Amino acid sequence: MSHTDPLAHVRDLFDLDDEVVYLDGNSLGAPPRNVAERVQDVIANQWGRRLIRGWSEGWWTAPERVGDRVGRLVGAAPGQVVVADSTSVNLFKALMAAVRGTDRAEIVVDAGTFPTDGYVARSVAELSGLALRPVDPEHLDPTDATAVVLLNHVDYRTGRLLDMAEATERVHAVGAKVVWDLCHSVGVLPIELDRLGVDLAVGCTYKFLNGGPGSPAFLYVPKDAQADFHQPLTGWTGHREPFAMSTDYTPDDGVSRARVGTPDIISMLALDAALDVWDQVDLADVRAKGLALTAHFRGLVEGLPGIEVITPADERRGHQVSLRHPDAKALMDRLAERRVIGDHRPPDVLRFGFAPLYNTFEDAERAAAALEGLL
Ligand SMILES: Cc1ncc(COP(=O)(O)O)c(C=O)c1O
Ligand SMILES: Nc1c(O)cccc1C(=O)C[C@H](N)C(=O)O
Repeated sequence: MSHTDPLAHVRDLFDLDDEVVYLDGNSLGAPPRNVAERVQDVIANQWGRRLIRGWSEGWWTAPERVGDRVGRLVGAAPGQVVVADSTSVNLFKALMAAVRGTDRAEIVVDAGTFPTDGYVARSVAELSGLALRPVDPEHLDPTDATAVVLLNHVDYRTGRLLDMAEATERVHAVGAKVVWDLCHSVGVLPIELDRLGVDLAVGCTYKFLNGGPGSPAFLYVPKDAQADFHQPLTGWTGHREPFAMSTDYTPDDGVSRARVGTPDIISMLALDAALDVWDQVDLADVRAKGLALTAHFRGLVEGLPGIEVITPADERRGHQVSLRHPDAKALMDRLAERRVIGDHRPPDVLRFGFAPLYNTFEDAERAAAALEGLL
């Protein structure tokens, strides 16, 4: 079957090895070609020639400026997203801010969440004296004892997509707050944080946004919640007047209060360059191609001996196909020897991530053929 691909030309913007079928862009995205040149410029010219002057020539405000670029991909108007720190650190800030001063008794967390979310939620529960209640996010049951619910938009293991509108409404109906982890959905589908009235959201930029290994994460704090956003890590870069060097901490009025310490400028500007690709594409096309790619791959591997597809078949899914097989680890290792790169997630999941900006229908066919050959 031939597929029309409105994004076919976008693959040329990436530096990829055509010998390799790369299906792990949901762990680490591939590098857009312009990133190497930009990083070289940042090192040689900005740092090399401008030295300390770089801070007043765009570096200091990069977390908010790049944040606005990420904001466009998650339905956030300018001034509400800051790029900083890691997702784990931003989760800590968001959850601590969400429970501050609450008279409610519990934090609800997705029981199968990516481990760091569960670990951080536990620390916040311990620090704040609240209970932690893990739940199946498909059967969300917040109560008037719930202070905050932490949810993953797309599940890292199965690829299941939650209905953000429905879950947000359910949490708000009991007067609780919701924090969304968008790691596996940002750059996958249109997201409408402002329109849905989401309380807080975090996400990473090294997966489908292609920011590079360890590129800084983001944190969304909507305008009307900023005055009440008291984060626990009161570092000087979140101060209203950082260069006044005051001994008292006064948070910035806006989203900058979510900052902590000095931003990693080289990673930040690598991400800034990587985001250029998104100026040329429509998220609706990205979503349509992601669904088509994953449906194509699913059709090719469903029914292979010993394979169970655990990613939902309907549109409640992100851009990965997860397969269960008792020898998942060995199979993934052998696929890698055949230059098909995916991920193994313990104990028995083979995960294939499809990045519509650069993956092709031929990638799906080559990976499925390699897997079939091994089985
Ligand atoms: C859902 C989710 N949250 C958080 C993280 C990671 O957080 P950090 O960037 O802090 O390592 C990942 C992946 O590593 C993830 O899949
Ligand atoms: N963040 C990662 C890392 O530092 C090393 C290896 C993998 C990762 C990942 O992002 C894993 C990813 N969140 C996952 O869903 O499995």
